[in-house]
Amino acid sequence: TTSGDDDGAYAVLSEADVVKGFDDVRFERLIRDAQAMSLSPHDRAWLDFMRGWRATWEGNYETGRPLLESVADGAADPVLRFRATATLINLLGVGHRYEQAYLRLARLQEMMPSIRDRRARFAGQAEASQLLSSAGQFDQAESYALDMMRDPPPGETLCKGAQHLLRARRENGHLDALESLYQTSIASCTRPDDAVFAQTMHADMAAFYIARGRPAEAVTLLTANLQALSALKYAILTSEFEGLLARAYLNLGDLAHARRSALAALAVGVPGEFTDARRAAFEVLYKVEQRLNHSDAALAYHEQFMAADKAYLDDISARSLAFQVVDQQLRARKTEVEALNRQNEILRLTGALANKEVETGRLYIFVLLVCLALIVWIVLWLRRSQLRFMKLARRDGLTGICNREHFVEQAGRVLAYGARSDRGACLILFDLDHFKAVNDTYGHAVGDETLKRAVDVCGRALHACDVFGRLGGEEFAVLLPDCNPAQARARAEQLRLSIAATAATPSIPHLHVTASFGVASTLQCGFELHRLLVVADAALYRAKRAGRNCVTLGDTADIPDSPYLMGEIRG
Ligand SMILES: Nc1nc2c(ncn2[C@@H]2O[C@H](COP(=O)(O)OP(=O)(O)OP(=O)(O)O)[C@@H](O)[C@H]2O)c(=O)[nH]1
Repeated sequence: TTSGDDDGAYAVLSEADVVKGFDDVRFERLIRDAQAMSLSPHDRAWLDFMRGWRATWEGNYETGRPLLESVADGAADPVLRFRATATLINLLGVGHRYEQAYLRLARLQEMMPSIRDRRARFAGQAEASQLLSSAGQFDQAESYALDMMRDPPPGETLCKGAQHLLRARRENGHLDALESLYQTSIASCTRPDDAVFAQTMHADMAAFYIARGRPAEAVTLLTANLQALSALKYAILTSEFEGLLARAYLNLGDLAHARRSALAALAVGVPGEFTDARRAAFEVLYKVEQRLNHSDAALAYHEQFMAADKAYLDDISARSLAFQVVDQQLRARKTEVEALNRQNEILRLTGALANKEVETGRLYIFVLLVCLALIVWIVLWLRRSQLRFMKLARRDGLTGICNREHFVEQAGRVLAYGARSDRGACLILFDLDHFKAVNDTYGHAVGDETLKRAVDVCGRALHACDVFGRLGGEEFAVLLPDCNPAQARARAEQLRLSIAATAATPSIPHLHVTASFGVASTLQCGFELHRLLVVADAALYRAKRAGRNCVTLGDTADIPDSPYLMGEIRG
């Protein structure tokens, strides 16, 4: 399809849409032209809608229905779907398919608020009003008619809305007076396709006159318009006119005209249609024959009147019943949908709740893990602190070597091992010489430096397995495992020389301190630390006495005489 074809098809279809309803010949030709063109899906639906509309106008139910249904249910354009639905409602009403008509009406009402095309909405309101009138739903029918009158699209007048309003009011028995509104409205029916609406209003006005005992006015109105109506070739309305004329003439006592109009009503009416006109025609005919005393003919028409009357009334109750049925169905469906929605909402909430629970569960686990991690961290921190304190508790604060208690513990362990493995050990005890003089001469800080430096120097000369401790003040002890007295003496000599050779503190290079040493061996004293200390202490005492800065070996005979450390060790 070229765009030229598209433009051509659009022009043809638009024109057909405009002339439909008043220029039959042109409409037919345009439709034929369009059918010969290759059309886009939208234009194909548009053409089908107009063919369906044409079939509806002709009362051709079988042709119109599939065309309109395919557009109403399948067209992509919502306005076309809406227009096809409106026309389909009309056609279903013509075909007495009331239930389906009301189902379509419900769809139409759903679509109505979203339809912006004012012409389409106007046509939809008209169909809704008409169908609701036929179902006995006069209030709703009136309300749609008033909508049409309130907001007619450009080019439209009060004409069509007023016609629907008038019909709803007449059928509802609410027509108390012929307001000037209707005259104004009929006068406004100037569009080519308005003629049929003006004529319908004439029929309603005539019916009003007859009901009010003013048959002459009815005859005048109807006869004045009958010719114009016949030109419209609208069979149902022509039949209605003739039926009303027949009634009016009968009421006027003009039996000949009454009969002629009644027969005309039957002749133009659609055979088999359950119209009021048909019923009126048979009624008039039997009454005319009755008045003329043609009892056989009267009886025959009476029977036909009864049948037509029953068919007409049955049709009215069928319409009303169908409306109730559909109304109930729609209510039930709505309730069902609401129930499903509620169920879905419950499911959604249940799901959301489950998710929340999972989230809460995860949060609990997270919090527990954090608590666990915190506990582990606290335990480790406590353990490390404990170890640090234990270490501090074992060390001498100034020099960093074993304090007295730890030395006693460590030395005791080494001696116990030596006793088990029968390996001798020795204990060296030493004490800085004239240390008080250092303190007194250079101050306590230099004294401390001197102590640290002496420990440092000794530490470098000791082995990893030796136990080195500060027993207090300026007194130190070294336990040498796996060692005999000669070796111990040599090691003590080494320590003594190292201390004497090193400056006490870098800040006073000429200050040298010496130390005196006492040595005890397990060979003399056994493996008891207490005895070793006493013997080494006595030897140290002798070293001091011997002039200091020397090493003296211990002797068990020394034990009672030693004043050093005795009290403390015993204690
Ligand atoms: N700076 C310092 N001095 C200390 C420390 N512990 C003990 N002293 C001092 O060490 C001195 C020990 O003096 P004394 O016991 O009289 O013996 P000495 O002067 O070394 O003389 P002899 O041992 O006989 O050679 C005292 O003046 C104590 O105050 C310490 O940690 N730092």
